[in-house]
Amino acid sequence: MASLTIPSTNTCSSPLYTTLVGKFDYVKDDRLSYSTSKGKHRGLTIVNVASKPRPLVFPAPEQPPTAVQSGGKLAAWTSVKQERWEGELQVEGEIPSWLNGTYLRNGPGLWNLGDYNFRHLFDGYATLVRLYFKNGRVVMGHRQIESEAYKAAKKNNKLCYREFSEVPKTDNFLAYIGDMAKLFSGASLTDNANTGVIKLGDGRVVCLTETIKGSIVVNPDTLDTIGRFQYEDNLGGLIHSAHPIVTDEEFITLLPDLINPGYLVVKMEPGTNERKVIGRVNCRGGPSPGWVHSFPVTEHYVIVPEMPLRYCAQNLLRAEPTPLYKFEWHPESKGFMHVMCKASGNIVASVEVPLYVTFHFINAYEETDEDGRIKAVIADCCEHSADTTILEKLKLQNLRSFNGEDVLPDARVGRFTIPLDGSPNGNLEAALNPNEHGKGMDMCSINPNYLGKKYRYAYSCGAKRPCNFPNTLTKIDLMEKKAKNWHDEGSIPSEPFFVPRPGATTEDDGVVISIISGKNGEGYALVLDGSSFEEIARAKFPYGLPYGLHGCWVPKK
Ligand SMILES: CC(=O)/C=C/C=C(C)/C=C/C1=C(C)CCCC1(C)C
Ligand SMILES: CC(/C=C/C=O)=C\C=C\C=O
Ligand SMILES: [Fe+2]
Repeated sequence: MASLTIPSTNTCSSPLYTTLVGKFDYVKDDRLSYSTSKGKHRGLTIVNVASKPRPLVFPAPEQPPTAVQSGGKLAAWTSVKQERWEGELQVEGEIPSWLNGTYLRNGPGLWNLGDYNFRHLFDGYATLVRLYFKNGRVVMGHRQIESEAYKAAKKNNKLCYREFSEVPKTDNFLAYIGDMAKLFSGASLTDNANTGVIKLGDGRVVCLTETIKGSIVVNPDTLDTIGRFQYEDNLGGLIHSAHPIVTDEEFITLLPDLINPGYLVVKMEPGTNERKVIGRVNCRGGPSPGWVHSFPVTEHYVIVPEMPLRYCAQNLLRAEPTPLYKFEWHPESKGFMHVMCKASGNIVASVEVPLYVTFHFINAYEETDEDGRIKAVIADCCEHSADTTILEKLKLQNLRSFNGEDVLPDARVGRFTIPLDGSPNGNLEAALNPNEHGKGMDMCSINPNYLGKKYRYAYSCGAKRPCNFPNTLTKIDLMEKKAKNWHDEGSIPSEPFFVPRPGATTEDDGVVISIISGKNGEGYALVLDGSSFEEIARAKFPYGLPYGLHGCWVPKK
């Protein structure tokens, strides 16, 4: 058996910088096993193994583009300036000494191939950002994820795989037929893992998107792409929810079934690559399942949303994007919420609910009566007032052309009440007056210790109008029905990510991390106190970074 040690690739002399130096062993069928201090991980396909040490910083760290060189204007919707960078940041304010670990944020940060510009926010090639906190100091790094889609685009200088809205051009009819076959086999789908990043219970860090093949293992210390996460089971399928539920003990996700409309609810034990079926939900309406970008869980149940915005086979086949991309709005098919018991896979409730549109569920919990019997499930989401136009508003052209006009559709914290007494209908209403957060609402986080439990606080992006995109950070108090907002004129903050203080006794004892694109092209990491929601520190980047989507926290080992 040959073996190859990953070189310690950095040339950065930052005292805070650490690398995880792993050892790959070749095994049969081109798979690798990867050993780190955490143990041996199997089932990775080789994507990129450096044969000799490469500089981590490209170009040299002394000359990163400055905010002024970045154009002096908002960097959020512009492609990342270079493939990678790393360096220690100057901190203004004080980062709590307990905040030791790595915040990772993923997102679609590269939206052009030469002169060809992608059209939708979700099309960009994945840019992973790392903020390494240690004893009050911060090292930032960013790097492109080396998916097959990204590498092929770079090599051929053209789009080679189907992205969220972009489809590679075919030269002739024969090629078109070949492309259709590749669509059905999944070969032409992207593996551009540009949506989120998760830390599995066994320590592996995986970047994700909605295609199953776009699950890519990365090294959280070097941001190296380690390889594709291979699910070792026979479940097949091509797509899954972008947001699995991940804790140290569980990984649960939904696999939409486009052939027999429904969803498989599956789980995977830490340390394995095998998903096992918990149960199946059959759709109650429509020709196809509703889009499931995310879903919530409670302590005992998995909640399966069936949104009237449904996957659309015809739109999947189109070369040019439609206003709803690969989806279709089916109000006549109604909206539903299904509740499945985690232990048995039985469906304990399936209710019709008012029409809704959401990307992100916030949390869910069980409501009990005075005898402790569960009478309902409450599920909260960032709800776009059943208005699908939000998808088009996220076109880059719209995001780049803000002229002072208020064009962001209204959104709210949509609270579903799902009775467990056999009633046919569930309820959906705003959990607080949406004016509290400027009627903008998306990109949420909670204290992870309250996942699936009754909770009080959510952190999210809201709106200060006029705007074309959520431009505030908002702390929502679901008990008092109040919000506290952070805003910096002209800047765009990304998902506020809550990190609890170890040993915390209150729900909001911790910090909130967000990456801000400032109006003059600058960028910085912002740390807010979770309780007061006041700024406690910021660390300026050498240049503004593109907008990013979702993050995760990897505590210090
Ligand atoms: C970035 C984000 O939030 C969502 C990304 C979604 C993607 C890349 C979806 C891709 C898809 C295809 C390429 C074909 C099949 C349908 C679908 C899952 C929408
Ligand atoms: C950024 C976003 C919606 C903002 C609208 O208010 C949605 C992102 C979805 C994917 O993660
Ligand atoms: Fe998302």
